[in-house]
Amino acid sequence: MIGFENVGYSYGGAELFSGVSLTLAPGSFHFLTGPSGAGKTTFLKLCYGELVPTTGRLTLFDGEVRSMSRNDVAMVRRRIGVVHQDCQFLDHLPVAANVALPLTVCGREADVANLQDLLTWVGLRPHADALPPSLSGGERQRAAVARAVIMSPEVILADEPTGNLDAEMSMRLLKLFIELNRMGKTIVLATHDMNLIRATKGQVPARVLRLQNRKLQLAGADL
Ligand SMILES: Nc1ncnc2c1ncn2[C@@H]1O[C@H](COP(=O)(O)OP(=O)(O)OP(=O)(O)O)[C@@H](O)[C@H]1O
Repeated sequence: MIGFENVGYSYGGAELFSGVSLTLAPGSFHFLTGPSGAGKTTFLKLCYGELVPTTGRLTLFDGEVRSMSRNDVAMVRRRIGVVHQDCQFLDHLPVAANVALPLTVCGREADVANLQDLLTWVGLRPHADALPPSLSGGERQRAAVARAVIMSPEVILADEPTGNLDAEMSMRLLKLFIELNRMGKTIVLATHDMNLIRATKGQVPARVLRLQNRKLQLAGADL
């Protein structure tokens, strides 16, 4: 599904990481950990075609990114939902319209019942008509998850989705990712939060990737 073969990345100076070889299989769940600045966000950007490797081969859904046209990359991105670290919204549009935005920009209309189900699933149905600035941190993150999954992507990438949340809200958010994985979605979740990783134990067969000292390693056994 997503394949790294000896991949390295540099923003122009020294390589941030190199020699990364890894396959993200369909339906797998990976946590991505590592110190601040190790390159977790950069790794995720490679996974959704925002960046192209400096060295090595990166395959997204059987296409090698370096040989993809802009249109190919755009098509691949429709199959990948991203929950960004800072989850930005259009503040003048209600929550429901923000969640439906990925469909709207493709010229499609959200099915009202589906949208309502999705908002109920993330616990935001009562906030459907609210404007994003009125949401709490946890509500914003859940809206970002809903927006990331509205196109039914096969892969969901999340960058520190629980970064500013308390323990209870973090667990609530984790539950959403576990449910998505049980539905067959491939998940990569970047986090510093070891409690989150421990809480997954026994629920889904997740693995932990650690980015450190310019290398990506599979840490420990399966959870
Ligand atoms: N566009 C860019 N141009 C140059 N350097 C960059 C760029 N984006 C990130 N970097 C640098 O690359 C390094 C890795 O950044 P990245 O955001 O991938 O790390 P991270 O592991 O996600 O960090 P954090 O845990 O703090 O979010 C950092 O030193 C950062 O300053």
